[in-house]
Amino acid sequence: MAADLVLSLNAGSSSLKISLYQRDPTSAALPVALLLTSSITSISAPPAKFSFHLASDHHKAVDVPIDSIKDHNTAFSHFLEALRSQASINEGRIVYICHRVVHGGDYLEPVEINEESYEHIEKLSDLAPSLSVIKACISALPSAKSVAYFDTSFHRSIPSHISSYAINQEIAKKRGLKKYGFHGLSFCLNLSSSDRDTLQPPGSLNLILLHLGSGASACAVKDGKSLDTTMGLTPLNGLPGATRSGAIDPSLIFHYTNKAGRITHDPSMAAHVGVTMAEDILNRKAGWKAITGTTDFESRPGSEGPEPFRLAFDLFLDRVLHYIGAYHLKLDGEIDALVFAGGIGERGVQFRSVIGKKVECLGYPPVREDKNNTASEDHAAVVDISTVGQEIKGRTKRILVCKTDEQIEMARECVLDDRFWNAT
Ligand SMILES: Nc1ncnc2c1ncn2[C@@H]1O[C@H](COP(=O)(O)OP(=O)(O)O)[C@@H](O)[C@H]1O
Ligand SMILES: CC(=O)OP(=O)(O)O
Ligand SMILES: [Mg+2]
Repeated sequence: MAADLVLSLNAGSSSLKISLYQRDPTSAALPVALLLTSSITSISAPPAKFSFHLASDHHKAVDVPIDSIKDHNTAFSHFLEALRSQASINEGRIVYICHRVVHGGDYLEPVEINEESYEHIEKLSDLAPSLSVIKACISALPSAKSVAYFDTSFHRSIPSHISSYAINQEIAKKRGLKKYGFHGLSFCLNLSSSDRDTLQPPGSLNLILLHLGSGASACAVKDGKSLDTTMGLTPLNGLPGATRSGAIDPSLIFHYTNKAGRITHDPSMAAHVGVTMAEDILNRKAGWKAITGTTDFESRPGSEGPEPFRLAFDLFLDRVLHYIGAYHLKLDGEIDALVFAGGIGERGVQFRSVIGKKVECLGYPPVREDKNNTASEDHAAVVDISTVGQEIKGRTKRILVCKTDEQIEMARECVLDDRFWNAT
């Protein structure tokens, strides 16, 4: 029996996205062949929607609402049941399981999960849903090796004057208090997709990347490397999200509740979790959920809609524009593309249209509304939704929509990693 399958798991704020691949060492461009995908979305806005789709099936994947999926753990159990009943795959062939881990601290490379690395990751990931999925995976598929891929690794290139906070530097160094940045696997894929669409060599690409999902962040890429990003020490900073406040005046929390510093006793949190009530409020009880009552951006009628949906739409728009403006300046206006990705970035037609109109003053060509309307149905990994722009200093600005797929990014890295395959 060939041990040639790679399972990739991406536990996001509101979703669990899973893909199974067969290693194909003969193809350098795409050394993995997709066998199946499964996605569980709206975990934080029940009922969760489940889909399970074999790559050989040419029908569209169908989302089915499932009441019994309450969290990432039950989402994974549901996937395993479907894998066992709907796909005739010998689980013994799964040799590696790739896990997207949001916080990698100072890990710069993917790391095989063993007792020591798990303990380290656990300390860094108080608010991340991936830990429960890693545990469930190890117990359900004990013969496979688990590898952690970190969202933070992509941002190692951020210069220290940008990643440092203006606090006591001795304490900052001792406790690792700096900007780490997240969504790196998504940004990395957006970068390679954009490099195919623009005419720049990857090492000279300048981009503003917008990953707008339940968790949202932006990244300025200079010469193919992360220069700055909006999330910080934790994913809380920067843009607001489904349940996160994004950047606020840090003193706000002391006015919001006088219990902000207490360790929470929320039963939905694992006992070992050491988060303060302040972190819980700002990460899990803020954002769209707090403003509109739903984490679902899709159900929101947009800027013309009634309050409080209008407030949420306009507030998000304001914050996204804020960072586009800042990054435009940091990149000296020399930008190849503004890239939309993530659930809202890929499917929020009105949101893209409004941003498109605002950035025209920065030299972006107008959005082509016909392309904008159909971008999410397009099967291409990247869709250019702008009209042809003018070349300035060797760069032509574009507005792109990229289908983000952190699972394939991890699987690709996994099969190309000599450390893993030489040993098997
Ligand atoms: N058609 C749509 N228009 C706007 N937002 C959408 C649409 N479809 C999904 N979304 C939003 O995308 C978000 C989920 O994005 P996603 O990137 O999948 O999340 P996660 O952070 O869990 O990975 C949700 O807020 C959802 O409401
Ligand atoms: C870091 C983070 O918020 O991830 P996601 O957007 O997938 O929830
Ligand atoms: Mg995500």
